[in-house]
Amino acid sequence: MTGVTKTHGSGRNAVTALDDVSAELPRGSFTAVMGPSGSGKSTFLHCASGLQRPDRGTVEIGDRDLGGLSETALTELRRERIGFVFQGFNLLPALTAEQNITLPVRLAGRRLRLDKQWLEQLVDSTGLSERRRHRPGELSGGQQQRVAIARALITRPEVVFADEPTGALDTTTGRAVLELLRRLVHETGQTVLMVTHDPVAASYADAVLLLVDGRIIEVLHSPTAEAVAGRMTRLEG
Ligand SMILES: Nc1ncnc2c1ncn2[C@@H]1O[C@H](COP(=O)(O)OP(=O)(O)OP(=O)(O)O)[C@@H](O)[C@H]1O
Repeated sequence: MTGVTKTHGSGRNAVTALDDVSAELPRGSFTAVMGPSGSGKSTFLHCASGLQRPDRGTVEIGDRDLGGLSETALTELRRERIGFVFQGFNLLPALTAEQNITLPVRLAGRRLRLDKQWLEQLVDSTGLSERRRHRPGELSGGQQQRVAIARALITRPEVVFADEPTGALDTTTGRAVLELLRRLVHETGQTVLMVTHDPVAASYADAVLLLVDGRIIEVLHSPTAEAVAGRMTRLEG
């Protein structure tokens, strides 16, 4: 994205959530976004993924400029070229794990065909082989999040956007999910952007973008949890 500015509200209540932000996510990289509460992390993720339109600036995914797309085209692009992983999993309770994973392909109708080999690879690498016919209610939090990750990847999206993907998980399960995300990035060349408050989660990324008051003030490369935590303490202190 280049020169992206996004204001919420209007008049005296207007808040500039993103202020002339430019960032590039290299293909096959794992990037985390951190910053104090209200610094614009969610707005960054929403603008970068086409959920919100910026007031100014351009957002490109692959070679497509999102600004030029109609609402319908944008919805299609989000569904087929972008993967989303949220804290609350957002799985459909009536469907099995496998049906949840393949849902984005079915929603795309004739535009996409299920790549069965890729499905097998995803089920295998997310460790869900024994659980594919279980419904979300019969799965642990970590297993549900792994289903959500496999679902985000089934269309081989250009980018996966993850918002606090380990927020609802205990520490051990959360680390296993982060380990999985990092492995998928490095083994399949998937591009991932993750918003997090957790310095340990951020340390799994190749780089951390630090947002303060709607601006990227620093980029930490190959961050350690200690370095990120230290930087955040100084920012918030
Ligand atoms: N729909 C909205 N209407 C008005 N103001 C908003 C809206 N969404 C966000 N904001 C404001 O924009 C700023 C950035 O919000 P954003 O949610 O992007 O921050 P964040 O870093 O994700 O915060 P948190 O860590 O608390 O989730 C905040 O000041 C917030 O109050």
